[in-house]
Parts: sequence; structure tokens; C-alpha cells
Amino acid sequence: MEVTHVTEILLRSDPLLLLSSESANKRCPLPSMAGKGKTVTVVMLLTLADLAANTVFYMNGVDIYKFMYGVNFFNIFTSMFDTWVLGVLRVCVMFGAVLSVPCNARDAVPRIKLTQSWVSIYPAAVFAYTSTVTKLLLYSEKEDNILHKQWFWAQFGGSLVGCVMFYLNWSLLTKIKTQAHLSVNKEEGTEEEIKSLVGDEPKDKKTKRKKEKDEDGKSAVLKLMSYSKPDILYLLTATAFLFGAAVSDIFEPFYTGQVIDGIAIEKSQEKFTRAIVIMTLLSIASSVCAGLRGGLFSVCMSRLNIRLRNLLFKSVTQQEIGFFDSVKTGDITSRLTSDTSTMSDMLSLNLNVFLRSFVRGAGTLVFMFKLSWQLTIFTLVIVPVVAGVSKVYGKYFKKLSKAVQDSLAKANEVAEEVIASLRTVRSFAHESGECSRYRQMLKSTYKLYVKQAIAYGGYSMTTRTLELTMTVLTLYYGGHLVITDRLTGGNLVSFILYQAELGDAIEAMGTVYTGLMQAVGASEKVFEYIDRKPEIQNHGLLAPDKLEGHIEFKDVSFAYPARKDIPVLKDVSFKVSPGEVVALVGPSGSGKSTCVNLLEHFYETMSGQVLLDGNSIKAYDHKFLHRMIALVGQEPVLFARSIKDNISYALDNCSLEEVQHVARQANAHQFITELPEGYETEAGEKGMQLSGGQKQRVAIARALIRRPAVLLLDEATSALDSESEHLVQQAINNLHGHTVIVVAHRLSTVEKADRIIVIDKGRVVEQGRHKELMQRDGLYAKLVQRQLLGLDNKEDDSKAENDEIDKTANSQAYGSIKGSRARLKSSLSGSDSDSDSSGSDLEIKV
Ligand SMILES: Nc1ncnc2c1ncn2[C@@H]1O[C@H](COP(=O)(O)OP(=O)(O)OP(=O)(O)O)[C@@H](O)[C@H]1O
Repeated sequence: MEVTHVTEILLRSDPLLLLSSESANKRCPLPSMAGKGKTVTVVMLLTLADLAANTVFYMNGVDIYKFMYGVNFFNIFTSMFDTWVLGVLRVCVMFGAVLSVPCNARDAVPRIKLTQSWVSIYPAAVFAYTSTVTKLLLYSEKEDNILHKQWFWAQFGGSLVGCVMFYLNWSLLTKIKTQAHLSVNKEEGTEEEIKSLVGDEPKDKKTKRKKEKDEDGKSAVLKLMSYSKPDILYLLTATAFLFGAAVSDIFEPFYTGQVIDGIAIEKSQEKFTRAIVIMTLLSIASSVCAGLRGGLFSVCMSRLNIRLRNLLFKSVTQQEIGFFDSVKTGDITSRLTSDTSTMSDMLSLNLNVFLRSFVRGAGTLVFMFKLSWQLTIFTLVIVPVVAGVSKVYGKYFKKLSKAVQDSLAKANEVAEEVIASLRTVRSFAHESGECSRYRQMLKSTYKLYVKQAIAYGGYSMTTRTLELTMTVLTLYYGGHLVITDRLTGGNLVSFILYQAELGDAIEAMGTVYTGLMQAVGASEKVFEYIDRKPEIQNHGLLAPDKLEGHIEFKDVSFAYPARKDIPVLKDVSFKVSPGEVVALVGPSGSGKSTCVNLLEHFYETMSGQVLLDGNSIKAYDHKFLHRMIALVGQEPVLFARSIKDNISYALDNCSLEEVQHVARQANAHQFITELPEGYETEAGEKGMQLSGGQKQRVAIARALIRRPAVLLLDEATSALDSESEHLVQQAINNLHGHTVIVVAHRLSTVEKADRIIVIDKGRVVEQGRHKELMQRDGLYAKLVQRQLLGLDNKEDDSKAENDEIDKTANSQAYGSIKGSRARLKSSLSGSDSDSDSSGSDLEIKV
């Protein structure tokens, strides 16, 4: 099999794998072997160096007598033979691993990787470290002048380095995996082999993804921090107070020890009074600094929160309409409310905690070393254990946090949908059903919360147990040091207080990691939305002084982004002259509103162009375009503000006279003045406090006030009664100089249009005046007949195969229509009479 083919298969399965192979060498089969050989050689040499150093240090150079002495007269307090044996064991294990790679890379590397998990190699490395440190303490028991024992320190230091090297070398061996598999692929080369390898390695992929996620986590924290840049002054001041408080705190245990020594050992009034005065002053300083620190960090937190919300909201409002077709409102609001808060709270809190703990931890360590180096080293044995527990817990907690956020977002979506459509829910009496749906959602969130609580409980329990064990052991060893006159009683008390302090600091730093991971979990979607570039950019600059209102659809084909494979418009072409009133008619779902959406530049065509005065709609300035093209939609949305503000929405300095003028034109003035507060009446959320017809009239006034060159009315008068519609219709007809495109089902709206364009299944099938189209007896005539006969309530998408049956049925039924419909019939049969069509409010639908 050709290498290129192999590479192609790999690319399909995992592009990262390919990238690493490509960057390693441009598709050459050898380098993977070379890479493996290099790693093996490096690890081997380092291991040999560890063995050599350990042996040389143990023998104090090349003194074989020393070696034999250590073996023959072994004493755990004076001989370093056991440290040498531990070193040899370490080297043997590493040799075993490294030699297995060239022999059987395919099986060995995954096994090495398996043991790298926290349950095996990390504890082994920790054990090696602990035993080395313990040896130091044991050795110091019998050797008074330990500081001058160079060979001892060399072997001790070498062993510590050896422990770290052991862990790093093991990790290095696991890196061979990718290269080894690539080399196997290229050498053996069958597609099956490759497939089986790729299929066999979900863990490999998982690890890779995990690694990427960890890196993402780090960059997310850095990114989150970069959003705090404008608050740098606040942060620096807060940090200065933090240092003040932490440093004051550090001295407290020391002076406590001094007080005890003054009272119990030296019995000196002066000494303990002095210590108490200093302690009091330090406590005051610490309290003041801590208060200021807390206040300033809270300010930073709020500022970051507001900044994130603003950025997210701005980015969301700039997204293309297609984005909102696929992303649920609840999801966005959840990001905007809870996630941004989590991010800012967690970042400020954790930054605060981390800095405080770090300063206190570092200062505490200095004091601890000063009081007793033996006890300090004894204490540090526990650090890697706590670090391991924190890491495991942090990873798990991060996963849980993300799941909790997602689960909450889902529950919010349900709540939001139900609250927004409560009327519909009530009309179906499905309140209890929706409540149980919400309850179910919260149930799964609760389960995750419980998991989080258990994880937290387990973590607290483990660290607390470790801490208590440490205190008991320290007391035992410290007591031994006091008895052997190597420590005073007061210093032991101080040391124990410092030890508790250090434990707190380390624990706090451990929670910082998990807290930050929580912020990272919350930030993923927030950053995704903030960074998202809208697919439709409004970069147009065209804003001519005069717009004629000439519209042209030129071979327009379109599919919605949410359903890219279902074409909605197919080669649609038509022109609308300035001042013309054109009606778009057609069966439901034929694509009428889609034409309006394209004219509004809500979506972009897949092919063809939508032109306004000969220029592509994309070329126009966003604000100019939407001032010149006004849309009144099927379900106009009003904002929760006064009717006057709704009509003058997005316009500055609009006088009440202008508002009233357009309200009169839209036949809305009368009902508005009858409202208790007239034009100042609140419309309610989404205009809920107005009827459907009233909302439509306010929306029409809102469109008219802009004096648009093009007015788009998409079922804009569907909720009006016949009389109101007639009046609004007249107002629209009286608008001179505006191009009007009407999407309507009602005859009264359609028949007086200058031209009717009939759209069926995304294609223009007919156009002309009402009379011409009726005479042509095409789709339009059929639609009219069906409307007249009241068949429009039947299935919208009756198919062509039913046309014949329809024709017969229609003609029979048509004949039987008498009386009240007779007037309408004469109007429909083509007469151009100016008959009052307000009564013809039947819908044209197939
Ligand atoms: N946002 C959307 N995402 C995906 N598909 C959509 C979207 N909006 C509409 N459609 C689909 O596009 C087709 C045309 O819809 P359109 O709203 O243009 O029809 P219409 O002729 O205005 O119908 P009606 O008279 O019922 O309002 C329909 O099949 C509809 O399901």
C-alpha cells in the first residue's frame, strides 16, 4: 500500500496523528523508528547515569571497602546501603521498561502508558521520594555533624533527582506510542492493519483529547485573566494588601511560641508582654489589610463580570439570524447569567486564594525551616501525596462542573420555553406535564450535584486525615526532638501552628485548581460565543442620498443554514419597480417569507443575487439598509416599553406629532388614545398587553415612521378585522413613492396589488395582475377558488395529483355557493370593480 494512501486513512481517522507524523518527517517511513530509538537511547543513558551516580556516591568515590562495609555492618541510622538498593531497584524497573520497547513496541508502550496512571507510577515515585527523605531524618539522628557529610548529601540529592528522573523517563517512554504505531502502519502497510490499530486505540485518542483539553484549560485561564487587564490597578492594590495581611499572619504563630516560652519556660513577664503587644499590632494590621484586600477583589470580580456580560451580549446580538435558528435562547441566557458569574467569581476568588495561600505557604516554610529543619523535611513528605490527590480530584471535579453547567442550561431552556409560551401551555392544560419535565431536568442536575458533593466530601476527608496523621506524627517526632534538646517546647508549639497553616495553604491551593477548572468549564461556551465571528458580516458601506426602491431577485437559490441540503428557493428571478405594490402569493411553505428574509439580509443566498437599485444588498451599510427597508412581520414583536417608544424604536429625537401621524396612517391612533395612558401606555413584555391586531398596527406605524423606500409586509395585517385591515390597506395604498412587497393570504390584500407573483415550491410559477391570473386559470386561480370554497383549512400541501379531483369537486361546490358569496364571486371572476373587498377575508392557501 502506498504511503500516501496510508496517510489519507490516518487523516480521516485522526488528523492530529497525521500532523505529528508529518511534522516528524515528510511522509518518510523511517523517522518513526528513529524517533523511538532516540527516546530509548536517552532514557537508557539517563538511567545508567542514575545507577553510576548512586553507586559512586555510595562508595564515596570508588572505595570498594566502603561498599562492603555498608553491606556487612548495615545500620539504618548510619549506612546508606538501603538508599543504594532503592536506587538499583529504580534502575532495574526502568531498564525492564526501556528494553521492552525495541523488542515489542506495539505491546510494551501501551503497557508502560497504562502504568503511568496515578495509581501506579506516581505513588511509586512518591514512595521513593518519601523513603529518601525519611533516610535523611534517620541519618541525622546519629550523625551530629551531618552538614559536613558531602558524600551523604551527594547520594541524598542524587536519589531525589533520580526519583524525579524516574517519573519523567517513564512519561518519555509513553510518548513513543504515536511514533511506534505510525512505524507499524508504514512497515506493515495494510489498510486492515491501520484500521485495526486506529480502532484499537480509543484510549490513545482519549488521552490526546484530554491533553488538548488540559491545554485548552490552561489557555482558557490565561484568556480569562487577560479580560482582567483593565482592572490591573485594582488588582495590584488588592495584591499589595494581600501581601500585607499574609505577612502579618505569618508572624502570629511565631509570637505565640514566644508567649509560651515567656510564660512556661523563661517565666519572663517582659518577654511575653512584648510578644503579646507585637501580636496585637500584627492582628490589627492583618485585619485592616484583609478587609481592603477582600473589598478590592470583590470590585474586580464585579468589573470582570460586567465586562464579560457586555462582550457576550454584544457578540450575540451581532450573530447572523441563522445562528439563532440552531442555538436555543435558554442556552444563550444561561451563558449570559450563570456562566459569566461563575467565571468572574471563580477567577477573582481563586486568584485571591492562590496568592494568599502562596505567600502564606512560602513565609510559613521559611519560619518552619528556621524553627526545625528536621521537622520541616518530615512535613514535606506529605506534599506530593496531597498534590496527587488534588490533581485526581481536580480532573474529576472539572468534568462534573462542565456536566452541571450543561445540565443547568438544559433545565433553563425548558423553563424559558414554558414561561414564554405559558398561554399555549395553559390552553392545553399541560402545566403539570411541563412541571414534571422541568423536575426531570433538575433531577439530573441534582444527581450531578450529589456526585460533586461526594467527590468534595471524599477529597476533604482524605486531606483532613492526612493532615491529622501528620500532626500526630509531628508531635511524636517533635517531642523526640524536644527531649533530645534539639528544639524548645515553645518552638514545637509554633511549628505545629505553622504546620497547620501550611496544610491550609496547600489545601487552599488544591481547591484553587478545581475552582479554576470550574471557571474553565463555564468559560468554554462563553468564549465560543464571544469569539464567534458572524457568518454574515455587515461590512457594506453604501449609503446613497436617494434610494429608488428598485428590487431584483436574480437567479436566487437558497437553503437555510440549519437545513443546508433542502433547497427552499430555486432560481427565483423577479423584478419590482420603484413605487410598485407587489404581492407574493403561494401555498404555505413555498418560500414567500424566505424572499423577505433575503431582502432583509438576514441570510445570504447560496447562488444568485438580491439587488436593490442595482446593487447587491450586501453592499449597503447595515443601518442605512434597515432604515430604507422596513419590515412588518407575521408576529410583530413589541418591546416592554411605552407605545410611543415602540413606534419610535431605534430613532433619536422623534416628536410625538410624528409618532401620532404614523399611528393615524396605521389606523392605530384611535385605540392608542383610548388607552388609559395614551401613547405612554406600556406595551408589556413582547407587547403582551395589546391585542394581536393592535400589535400589528403599532408595528406598521413603527415601520412607516422610518419613511422607508421599501416596505415589506409579511402577513402584517393578518390579525386585523376586515374593517381595520381595509383602513390600513388604504393607508398603505396611499403611500406614494414606496415600493411595497406584501406577503398575504387574504384576497383583500392581494387583489389590488400592481402585480402578483405566485411562488410554488421555491419557484416563481406565475406573475401578473389579479384579473390576468384569474383568466389564466393557473395555480393562483386555484388558490383563489379554494379560498372561496373554504377548503383552505385542509392540508396545506395538497399535491398536484389531487388537482383533477379538486377541480371536479370545486366546480360542483362552486355552483352551490349562493347569497353572501355571490358578490365575492363576481369580484373573483375577474371584474376590476372597486367593490369593498374588506369582506373577503378568506385565506388563500392550498
Ligand atoms: N429558519 C428556518 N430554518 C430552516 N428552515 C426554514 C426556516 N424558516 C423556514 N424554513 C423552511 O423553508 C420553507 C419556506 O418557508 P417560508 O417561511 O418562506 O414559507 P412561506 O411561503 O412564507 O410559508 P407561510 O405562508 O406558511 O408563511 C419551509 O419549508 C420552511 O419549513
